Amino acid sequence: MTSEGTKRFEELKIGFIGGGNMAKAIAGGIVKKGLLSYSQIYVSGPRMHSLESWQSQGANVYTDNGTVCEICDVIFLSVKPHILPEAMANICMNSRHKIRSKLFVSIIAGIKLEALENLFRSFDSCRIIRTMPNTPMMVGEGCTVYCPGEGATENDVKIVRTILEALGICYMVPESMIDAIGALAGSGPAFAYLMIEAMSDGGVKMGIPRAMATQFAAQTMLGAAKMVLESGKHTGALKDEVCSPGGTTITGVHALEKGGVRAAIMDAIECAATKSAELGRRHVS
Ligand SMILES: NC(=O)C1=CN([C@@H]2O[C@H](COP(=O)(O)OP(=O)(O)OC[C@H]3O[C@@H](n4cnc5c(N)ncnc54)[C@H](OP(=O)(O)O)[C@@H]3O)[C@@H](O)[C@H]2O)C=CC1
Ligand SMILES: O=C(O)[C@@H]1CCC=N1
Repeated sequence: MTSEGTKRFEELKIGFIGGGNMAKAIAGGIVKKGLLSYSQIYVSGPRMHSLESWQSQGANVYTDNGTVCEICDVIFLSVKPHILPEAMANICMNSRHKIRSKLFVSIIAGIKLEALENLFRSFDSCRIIRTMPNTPMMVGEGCTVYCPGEGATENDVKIVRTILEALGICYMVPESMIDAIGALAGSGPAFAYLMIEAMSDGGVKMGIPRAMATQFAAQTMLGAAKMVLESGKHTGALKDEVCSPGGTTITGVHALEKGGVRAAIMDAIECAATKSAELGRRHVS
């Protein structure tokens, strides 16, 4: 313990209510970076068989959400939005008196801090931080944001930043921006996979073996992303550097523009952000 009576980061027990894809990406990233070991990770879900992959890695698994809340210092809420009320009801009934003053970190799309605080107020625990992570955190290339609730302390923010920053880039943002960031960076990996898959398909169509086509498509995306991040140049200028006059690339760019690729991608982000806000309104408000 520190002089303020708070635990050091390496002593923390981290819980996940819901052990699905995003929880696995965060926990996997934490362990890979050496921040904590699986023995310090506690996961709950309704079906033991879904928790077996966690158990085989050394995490502690439970079918009761309340137990994870009782044991852990920091608890990630990592269920789907429509499941949260049911998952919380289970906690409230079983162990509400034991989980006062725990830090809850929501990764749930759409559900606002105010709604979370209302849910938690019933058992006097209002230390909540809302985050929006993404699955590349698993490989240390996450792109995440967070917004602390009114009851979150400076130390709570420090803990969450320690995790998020270790697994990629991380900014604090006003809550009004979270639905949009969720669409761009939370959902974004799926949009990028679709583009990589389509580039790979194009390569295969033109005779490249599948494995090589996918590797080259992914590496090309990675290389282009690094050029954007490291060169400081505008994306339009970088695109122009690839397009020789009368050449192959501008011919391909023309095909993409005819297919409305920019509008389609903008629409995807607009639709995903709108859906995020709608999920929050529909399930917990
Ligand atoms: N996937 C992503 O890229 C991102 C997801 N998010 C958010 O993360 C959250 C989880 O998403 P994701 O990991 O993809 O979803 P998953 O469906 O992969 O995981 C949800 C988990 O919740 C478990 N679960 C179901 N009911 C309960 C319950 N009553 N109590 C406890 N656990 C329960 C499920 O168990 P079982 O399988 O046994 O039903 C499952 O393991 C969502 O709110 C989403 O908005 C945010 C950013 C990115
Ligand atoms: O598809 C979803 O709802 C979640 C939120 C962001 C990414 N996946």
